[in-house]
Amino acid sequence: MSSAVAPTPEYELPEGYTHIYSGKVRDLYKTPDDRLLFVASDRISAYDWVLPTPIPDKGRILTAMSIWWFDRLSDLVPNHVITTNVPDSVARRAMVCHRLDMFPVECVARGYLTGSGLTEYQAQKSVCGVNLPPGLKDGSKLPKTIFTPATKAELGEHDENVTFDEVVAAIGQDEAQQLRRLTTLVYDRAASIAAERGLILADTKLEFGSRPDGTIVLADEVLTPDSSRYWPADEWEPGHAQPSFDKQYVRDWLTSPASGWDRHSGEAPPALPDDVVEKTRAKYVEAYERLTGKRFA
Ligand SMILES: Nc1ncnc(-c2cnn(Cc3cccc(F)c3)c2)c1Cl
Repeated sequence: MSSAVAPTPEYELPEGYTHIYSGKVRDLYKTPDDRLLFVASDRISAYDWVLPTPIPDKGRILTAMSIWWFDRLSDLVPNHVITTNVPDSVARRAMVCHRLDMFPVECVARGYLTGSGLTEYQAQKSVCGVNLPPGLKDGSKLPKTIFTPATKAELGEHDENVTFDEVVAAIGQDEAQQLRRLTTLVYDRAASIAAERGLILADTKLEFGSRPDGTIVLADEVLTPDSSRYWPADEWEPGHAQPSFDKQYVRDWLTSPASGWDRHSGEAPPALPDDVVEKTRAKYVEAYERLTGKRFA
């Protein structure tokens, strides 16, 4: 059941920018000189719905986070960013990027077991064909980082976990191995940096594309709270769902009597109260400042 409909973007762009695609919280345009404009909106999604209330500065904070991570990873893998010099209407929340030939694979690395990985493990003691030891619980740290690829789902549908062999069948052995190597390399470095800042990076979803000369390039957004699960390390306790670093206030309010909403009803969620919006914005600012050591202006 598709509960998320791509909203119409809340901003104007100059002549020559053509809208290509909108996800729940991101929009993609072709630029006048045939590059891509990757825009991060202030939209927030929860429980597979795009909420009616934006989080001020979310797009700017997550764009700044992606740029910071791209720079910290540039010795491991090149990225698609050309410039952050973008139209005023999307200032600081958009990137001009090289148009790549995207691999049809959601490249997920997991250092901890939760979400769809936990569900699959509970059913078959493996995730994406990777066997795991017995006794793991929600939030358990994995013995080592695992590559758990998925196929890109249509808007509103969930990605489908696939095995490494299915990735090989889709794109060939060499590039499948490259994607697995790069995905786990990026995750391990990021998880180590996050841990130094008191944050657990439980998992992350990366997207790669290739240049005409075959070079594999890290694309999309990278290591943001929208593409990754960040948990506060000092609250980590396997055995139950961990608190989301950025979305817990939203989830708690939406599932509290105060919202008057039943997430299983099929009805759209209500607007968020100002205090939930402000506390959520503060969490995004906190994540950025703790990770980068820089103030968010
Ligand atoms: N550098 C690239 N070259 C070619 N294609 C892409 C590409 C296509 N789709 N996506 C996912 C997405 C990014 C933003 C907004 C959305 F709505 C969807 C990324 C990229 Cl990033």
